[in-house]
Amino acid sequence: MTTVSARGPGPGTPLLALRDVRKSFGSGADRKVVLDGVDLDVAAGSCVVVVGSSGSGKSTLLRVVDLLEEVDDGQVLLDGEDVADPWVDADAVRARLAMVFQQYNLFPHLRVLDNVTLAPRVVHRVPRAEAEAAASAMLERVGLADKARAYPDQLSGGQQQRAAIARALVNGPELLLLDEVTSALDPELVGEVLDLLLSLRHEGVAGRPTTMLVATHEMSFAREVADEVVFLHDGRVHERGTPTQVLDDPQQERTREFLRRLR
Ligand SMILES: Nc1ncnc2c1ncn2[C@@H]1O[C@H](COP(=O)(O)OP(=O)(O)OP(=O)(O)O)[C@@H](O)[C@H]1O
Repeated sequence: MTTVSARGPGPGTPLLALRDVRKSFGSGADRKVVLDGVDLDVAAGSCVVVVGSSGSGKSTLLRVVDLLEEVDDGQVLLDGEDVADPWVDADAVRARLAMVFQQYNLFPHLRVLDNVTLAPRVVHRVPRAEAEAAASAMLERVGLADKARAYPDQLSGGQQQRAAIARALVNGPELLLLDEVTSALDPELVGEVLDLLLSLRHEGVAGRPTTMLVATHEMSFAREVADEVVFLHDGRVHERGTPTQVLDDPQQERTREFLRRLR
């Protein structure tokens, strides 16, 4: 089994790099190519936002990074080491990443604090008192200190998603993967989650900037949060650049079409 070291990236090495990543689903006439040679870099401390129309492969791309989907071909390099290698220790890789989904996926029978301490205690064998101290600090960070003893169904959707973000961050991941985390929320609850993500991006956690790879349909959020926007189309990176270059360039016809559809 290949082990993946937890050292920081070497100078000039992106924390995450995708190289010619290919992924399709189905076979024969039903085969659907979803990622058709995707290249992408995420530098440590930066935020890359992936946009694209529904079905363009944004979730698949994030799931490939989190090793929830196997690639057909190409490399997923974490600190320069290929974690798409089938022999890699997937748990060691996932310990360095955290993913937040559209659905919050909190355990309904566990209090919020216990949802946040579950992975540290069960997977990482952190003693209960230590795990609870870390979870309490993270709940404070996401503005849910007063909900630690509540059950998920006693929280609004926005609060549940903030609890899911606390759970994702409690182990101090090097890279946070965010997959359409506001899509399931009522419109009036979207703002509180995006505000939290902006604050995590700009202020970090415990003084450390949060490196993020984000899939979203929220264009104003993408403008504010992203160092780089990547526009996925037909399984390929169609455009990449600063938010202004990609989202506001009137010459980019396909981006304009896409933005029109979102409005
Ligand atoms: N496990 C799977 N089996 C078969 N097809 C799949 C699977 N996962 C995704 N797909 C297909 O791959 C394509 C890309 O899906 P994906 O969820 O990555 O797109 P997306 O850009 O995230 O879409 P959305 O914005 O609607 O969430 C879609 O056509 C989808 O139906």
